[in-house]
Amino acid sequence: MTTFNELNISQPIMKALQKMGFEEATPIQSETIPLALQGDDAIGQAQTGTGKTAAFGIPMIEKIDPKQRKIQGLVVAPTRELAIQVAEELNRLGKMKGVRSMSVYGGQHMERQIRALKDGPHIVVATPGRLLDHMRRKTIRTTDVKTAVLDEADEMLNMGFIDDIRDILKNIPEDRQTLLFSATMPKEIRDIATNLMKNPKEVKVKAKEMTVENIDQYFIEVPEKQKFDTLTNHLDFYAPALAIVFSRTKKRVDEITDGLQARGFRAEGIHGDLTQGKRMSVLNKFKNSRVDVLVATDVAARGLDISGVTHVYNFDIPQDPESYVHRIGRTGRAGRTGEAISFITPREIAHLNLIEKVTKSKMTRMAPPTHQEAKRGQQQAAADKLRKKIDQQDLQDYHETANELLQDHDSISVVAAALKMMTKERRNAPVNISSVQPISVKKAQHGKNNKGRSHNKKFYGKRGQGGRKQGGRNQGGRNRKGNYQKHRSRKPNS
Ligand SMILES: Nc1ncnc2c1ncn2[C@@H]1O[C@H](COP(=O)(O)OP(=O)(O)OP(=O)(O)O)[C@@H](O)[C@H]1O
Ligand SMILES: [Mg+2]
Repeated sequence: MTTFNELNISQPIMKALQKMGFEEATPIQSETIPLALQGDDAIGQAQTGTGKTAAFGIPMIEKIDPKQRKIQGLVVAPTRELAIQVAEELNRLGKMKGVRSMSVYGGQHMERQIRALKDGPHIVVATPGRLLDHMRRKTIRTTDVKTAVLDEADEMLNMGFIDDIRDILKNIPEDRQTLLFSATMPKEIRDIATNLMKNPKEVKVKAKEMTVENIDQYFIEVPEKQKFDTLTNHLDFYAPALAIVFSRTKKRVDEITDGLQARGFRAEGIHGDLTQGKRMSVLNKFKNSRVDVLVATDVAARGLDISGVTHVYNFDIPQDPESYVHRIGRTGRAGRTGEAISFITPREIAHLNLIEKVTKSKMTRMAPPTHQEAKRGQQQAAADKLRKKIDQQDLQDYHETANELLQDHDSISVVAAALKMMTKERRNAPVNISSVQPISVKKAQHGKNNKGRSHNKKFYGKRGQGGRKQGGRNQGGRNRKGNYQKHRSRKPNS
């Protein structure tokens, strides 16, 4: 482990790091910071949640002259929420040096943004479309930009964004430094990236797997029609403190959210069709634990750093192995542990094999929790509440009545009745989720949603290999791992 001191970081940033509680540099930080401080272009690849933001943020801030009220650093990020989050982290890092960062993204009032830009931020963190808009209006000037960063670089350079990114980089002085970061970097995309940079140095934190080791990965084989019941049984049995459920389409996100609410879960959905205000409020509720389950499209898959996410569910398995890596990377961040559970329909087993192969990781087969287990999970939650109450030792006033009850009834009946009254028995509202086609390896290769993702072709070509035998794996994960305790202690009022 490297200390930040050894990386020749200036005092104001050292102070900020101390305030943020960063004691040692993560591997990507200790490898990239010296390189970036020398002025080299770099492609940084390291697993999710390992501090890539500070890896580019620290050298970027080091190079900024706070007295010059001009944009000297530019970060481009694929989603609005990520732009906001990165700007926040850069503001924390730059605070003691007086370096200010601002996020700029679509769905926000243009005029208000223009007014804020007139205040002279040193760093702008933006989504591509809105950034280009400002560049054309000349409300963002890039002539003084010394460092340009593409966060989630492979996503930014896929077909959807590449032209925008080219246009943006064309307008930044040639002598800039360009830094690219992501947890994934398929070769084809890396080749495109290299063309946009000057002799980039590659910094790849060596890891056995593309995914983070401290995320336990499971899959449940389940027919499409049973996915929703499986999800609610799982949520009841394991009682995750904070869970994200990823689904493939906006419509399904809405349906799953409505279904979960109908069954009594505190769930909210997030996807690209919601207004920016709604997206922000949903995310904030989730961050403040006023919502336990966030149902999302891939809009929430990349970069978002929400502390305390214990479980990630792939209600629908993603098409790209890279998406899988980013989705599950919403848990197990900064050295914490997490669990990822992917629902696989029987016809998607080959696709599961492909994901495992590309990410070099293994998912353990898990049996779907039964209705019985779900019920037991609900009772356990009530029992945890009782235990907590007992621990508080303020029950003196109840002793007399309790004694009377125990004279008339045996203790098991009394406790069972109390538990029954406290148990949140699920309202088993029927829920219908409109179905989607399973992802087959063939479909992923030729399907229209695969636009610009041809970098996976070589893997799709190996169809039919490594087919999994049913039941050929350990039955993993049947262990509640004390999650209830965490669950309850996070929400004293629930
Ligand atoms: N040196 C450090 N010590 C302690 N915590 C750190 C350190 N560096 C970063 N963190 C924290 O770790 C968390 C993850 O960091 P960050 O979001 O930058 O990860 P990332 O590598 O960009 O992940 P992703 O691939 O998902 O975007 C953040 O909460 C961040 O504040
Ligand atoms: Mg990141």
